[in-house]
Amino acid sequence: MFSLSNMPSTTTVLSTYTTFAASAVLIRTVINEVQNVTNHLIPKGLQDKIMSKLEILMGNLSSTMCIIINETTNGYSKNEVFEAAEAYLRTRISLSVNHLKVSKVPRDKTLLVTINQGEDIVDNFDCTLLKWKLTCTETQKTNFDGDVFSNENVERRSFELRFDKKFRDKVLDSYLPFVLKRSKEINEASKAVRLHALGFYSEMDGAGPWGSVNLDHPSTFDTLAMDPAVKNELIEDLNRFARMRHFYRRVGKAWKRGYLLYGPPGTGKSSLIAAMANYLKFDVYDLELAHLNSNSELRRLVVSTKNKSILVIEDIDCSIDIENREDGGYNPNPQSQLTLSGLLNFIDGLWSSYGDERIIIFTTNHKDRLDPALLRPGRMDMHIHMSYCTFSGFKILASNYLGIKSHSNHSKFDAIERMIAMVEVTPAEIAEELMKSEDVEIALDKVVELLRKKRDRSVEEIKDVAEEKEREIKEEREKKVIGKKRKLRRRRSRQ
Ligand SMILES: Nc1ncnc2c1ncn2[C@@H]1O[C@H](COP(=O)(O)OP(=O)(O)OP(=O)(O)O)[C@@H](O)[C@H]1O
Ligand SMILES: [Mg+2]
Repeated sequence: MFSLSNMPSTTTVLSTYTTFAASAVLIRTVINEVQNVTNHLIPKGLQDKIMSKLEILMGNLSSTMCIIINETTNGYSKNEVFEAAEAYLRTRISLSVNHLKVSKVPRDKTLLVTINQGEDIVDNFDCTLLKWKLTCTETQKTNFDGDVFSNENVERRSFELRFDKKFRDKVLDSYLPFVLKRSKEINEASKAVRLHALGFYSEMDGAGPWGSVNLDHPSTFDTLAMDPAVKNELIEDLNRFARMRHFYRRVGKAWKRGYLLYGPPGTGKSSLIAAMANYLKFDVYDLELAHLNSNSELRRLVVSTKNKSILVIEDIDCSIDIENREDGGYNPNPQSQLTLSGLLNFIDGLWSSYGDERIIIFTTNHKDRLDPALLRPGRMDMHIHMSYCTFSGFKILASNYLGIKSHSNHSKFDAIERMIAMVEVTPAEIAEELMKSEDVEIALDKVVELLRKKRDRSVEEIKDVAEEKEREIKEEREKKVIGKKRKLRRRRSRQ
């Protein structure tokens, strides 16, 4: 039968595998035959009972064991064993596989080759034969959006792993841990940072609400124009975070980090998120709260994100009208609303207990509009101000766009340094001017022109404000003079 001692010859392996496969096929055929006969004679409920008993009996007689590895553990959370098997089996596809699936999404660089449903892959681990099969079933899922129930057809994928029963411990204790380890190595080697969002999907995504593409964003800490002290502090914070797995475990703290990025539009908040993702090689999950209806939907989305990832909620001040939703009159089902307390519970409760190596980032253009509860100490670990462009920020942009080394001193730099300190200009505005020409002189002239316009406008504004003030003082003085004259006239008339 299926006994492999030490190192068998290839013929032994093949014939053993044939016996093993044949016995599995035979059992299945017998069960199908019995099912055909009983179909006409016995009611469905009783039929199912007989079938399940028969399957157990036949299974007990069979020497084959089958492990089912579903794609998700509870319908939402991804099953890491399934994902590991998927990555590992991509490297085990042999010429005997007849149907493959090949795909490529627009921003991906490589083709993704996967096996098709129903295909087998045979693996050999330490002289144990293992047969993998990918199966798909369609089931109906019931959704409740707070008002109505609706049904949706969802595809559930699973791997069936078959092997001789006597190797059960070996498979569970050695083979599957080996598959998990190998898949990690495979993923690390080919790791591209991915951007996950709701609504676009590739073959790599499988089940779950998130779709993804390669992030492919060029932003790095080197190309980012921001206060050098803040930049260094942030890099140090990320390094400490990446180093501290054991520390977090020891002190019983969740291995999480939260950042609030705030500042005017075009100062590099989104670019900073891309730089952090590229630096840590963490995937980014872009969560638009405006698309969510309820706290439970938020929870469902969060549990289906992976470890080593950054969850981003942009424009937190305007993406959700949290206060209005909370106060908003009669609410027949509070669970069906996305509320501030739901969001805070998610940060403090679910978020801090679920998963590992996670970062959450909120961005806003208006920190002053945020609910104080979100800003409370301890909720976000670092508040990072992305401000208007400084001269040192300009030099980084000049180096990025024109290749002017940051230590060199171009003749136009003095004028730029003087004016940039007087105006409010964003790195995005400077970048736009620098992109207008590849010629260094022309591009720098554009920047000077922009800064001059802004400076003149702010001088005009200062002048306007001064004139307004002067007018107010003059009016005040005139009122006082008129008042005094009236008093004088009244006194004279009394005399
Ligand atoms: N600090 C910066 N360093 C380098 N480039 C920057 C910086 N800020 C802005 N840019 C350039 O301007 C573009 C827009 O910036 P970005 O989208 O990062 O700004 P933002 O702060 O996220 O704006 P918003 O508040 O509108 O979302 C970037 O793609 C980049 O080219
Ligand atoms: Mg942005």
